[in-house]
Amino acid sequence: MSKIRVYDLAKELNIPSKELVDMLNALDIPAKNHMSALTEQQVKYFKNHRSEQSSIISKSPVEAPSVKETNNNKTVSSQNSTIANTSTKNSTNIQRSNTTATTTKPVVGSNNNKNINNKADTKRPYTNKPRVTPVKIDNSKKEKKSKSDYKKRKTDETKVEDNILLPSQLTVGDLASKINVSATEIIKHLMKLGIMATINQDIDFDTAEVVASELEISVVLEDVEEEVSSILEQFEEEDEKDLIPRPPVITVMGHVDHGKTSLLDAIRKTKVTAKEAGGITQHIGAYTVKINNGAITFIDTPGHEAFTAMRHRGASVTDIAILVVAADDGVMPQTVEALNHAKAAGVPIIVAINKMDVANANPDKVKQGLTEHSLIPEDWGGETICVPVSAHTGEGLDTLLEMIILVSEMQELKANPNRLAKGTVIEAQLDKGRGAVATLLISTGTLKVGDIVVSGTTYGKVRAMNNDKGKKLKNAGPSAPVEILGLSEVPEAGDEFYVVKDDKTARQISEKRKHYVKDQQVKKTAPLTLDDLFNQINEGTVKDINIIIKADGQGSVEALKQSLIRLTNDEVRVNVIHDGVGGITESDVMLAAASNGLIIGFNVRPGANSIKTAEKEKVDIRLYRVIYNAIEDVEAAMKGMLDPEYKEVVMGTAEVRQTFKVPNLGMIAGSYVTDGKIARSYDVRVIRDGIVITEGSISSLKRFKDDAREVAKGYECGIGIDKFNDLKEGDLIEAFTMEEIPR
Ligand SMILES: Nc1nc2c(ncn2[C@@H]2O[C@H](COP(=O)(O)OP(=O)(O)OP(=O)(O)O)[C@@H](O)[C@H]2O)c(=O)[nH]1
Repeated sequence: MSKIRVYDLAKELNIPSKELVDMLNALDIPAKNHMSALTEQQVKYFKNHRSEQSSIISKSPVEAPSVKETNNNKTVSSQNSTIANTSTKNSTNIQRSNTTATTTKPVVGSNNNKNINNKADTKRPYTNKPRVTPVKIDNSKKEKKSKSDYKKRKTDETKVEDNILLPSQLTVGDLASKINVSATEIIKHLMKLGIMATINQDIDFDTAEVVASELEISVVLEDVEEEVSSILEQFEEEDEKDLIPRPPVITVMGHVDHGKTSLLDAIRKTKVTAKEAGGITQHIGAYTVKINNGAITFIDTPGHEAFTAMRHRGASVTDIAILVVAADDGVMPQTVEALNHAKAAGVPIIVAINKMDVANANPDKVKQGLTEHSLIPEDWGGETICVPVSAHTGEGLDTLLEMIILVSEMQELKANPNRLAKGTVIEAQLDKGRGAVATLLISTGTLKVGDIVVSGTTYGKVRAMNNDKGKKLKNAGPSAPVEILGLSEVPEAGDEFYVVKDDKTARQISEKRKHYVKDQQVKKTAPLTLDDLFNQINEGTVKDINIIIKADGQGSVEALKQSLIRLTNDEVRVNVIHDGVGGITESDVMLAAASNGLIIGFNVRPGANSIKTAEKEKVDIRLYRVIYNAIEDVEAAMKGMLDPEYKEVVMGTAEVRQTFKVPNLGMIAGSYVTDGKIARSYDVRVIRDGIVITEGSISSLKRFKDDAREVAKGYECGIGIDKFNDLKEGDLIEAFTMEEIPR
């Protein structure tokens, strides 16, 4: 995990380092001076704390709302998943959503009902309940406060049977059934509080608590994550003197066929199999290579997709990314994609210029390409280490490994081996004979056979442990990849794992988590959407707008990029974290999801899989045909002026299988409807390789020789497009209508 220096953070936050050191210490985050290194968790904790404080101060200087309110607000914003389109827009904003309505359901009791919470704060007799932790402006007390609060909660845990557990958000109907009171009764009480709610409306825990207390029913917020984080908090409290250097964890990325797998294999072969006597190399998802002055752990799944998927799950296991670029091919689209994924994660990059053995190897061309993407090679006066290598001849591999060690030393990667282990699940599967088999990467502590491990909803005692060479181990320290047996179920790759003191604790955490999984899934993401941008900026939850631009040509990419970056103002910075020519890919969507970003497409379309992933991950994809409209929308969204009036609904897609010219009708596409239906009245667009070729109306729709009003999925038809005769086999015809969004 990379460290962040105090002075870097201070620069980012525009405050003096000295002041930052004081603020960190007040939060019990150890920092001596501007050179002190902070972990990502510490920075995240500090930033969260700071944004909580600023939102509290901006909301009300007198009454501080509870921490949960902020979370609830996040939940509200996460409900908005849209794919918007302004392709045919003139002066109005047009929004497209495949099937889902784009309206946001208000959550009663969150910040738009502040008076209710205030009321609650002043008159309720239950303010000593463990959950309600008012945030004090006094930073120095916050940490202690939350810990003692946790202890209090622990004692209350024993009395949980007396209290009814409620999630952070639930419908009026659910509350009624949980506390065994009629919904009408609850609605009446809500009305007394000034809240007009229906039975299906969501209310937050604070509101539910007020209602319950009026009914003299005691409720407690079920929040296992808080308890889990307090267990994990102990991992953050590391004393510098206990830390020793740990091996770096490396991910290999790069363009297809540039030699990622070959390079990993070459390193493994020369450094592992040859030297480990009788070592049978196992594929366990990661392996460690020993070299003279240290060791290096490689993640064995090449490619940025795996890297970003892990990051999206909150796992940042990679310390350094190796960007493989073939010396004969140079920087290619996926090279750029990979380097942007690494940059977005803040991971240092070392470039391996591979295939140096081929006759037309041209490392300078690679360096030129890198420079164009702001990676300036060291020998060209920049900071990017470039190592010429050949996975085939082994040339340069030792230098590459040395450079990895060098960069990792600069990162001061350290961990405490003398504690219970914590880390990340790299991969896991069910083995018929052995049960759940998981590959874990230990980030800190030492994992021992017999330890009780928890990961997500899974737990178990480590029955056996192997290293990547299949050797049985009794214990394994920081950065070691190990395969373990003994978990009750298969954990999820990317999930955190940690060792707890006993089986009972593990079982409790697992059971609670299982209970809350549904709730957690709802709460999981709060991605950036243009519709909600203004609120998020105001809440202080968004300081950076991360945008991915995909367009039909490099000129448009550049024009959009420059104009969007220029929108940066005092409050928010617009970052283009990735751009490229071509359709919107799943990888783009995953990068947006992992970076809390949104995607702007100009004259391009997302493929079917990208749309599905975007819907699942709630990534906002905005599609435009006029550059100005894209800029105008982002600008309007930043000011809270974005007000979509129409949404586009895709009705169906047909694939062009054959084309023929028909006298008087022009070009007709013999097509097959693959999705939805195509109706004569719909508008259509033609998509070729993810790029929109044209948009227009249907001039003729026929089933065999007869005119058809509409043609459903699974049928063939002939489609003619008004004033367009350039249809080609393989084109997609997407039919859509515009629907007005009721205000
Ligand atoms: N001459 C030469 N060929 C290489 C070298 N490294 C890889 N290759 C060849 O390049 C091709 C692609 O190598 P891979 O290792 O599969 O590339 P990759 O980047 O992992 O490819 P994907 O997994 O498809 O993304 C193979 O035919 C390799 O044999 C090298 O150093 N020199």
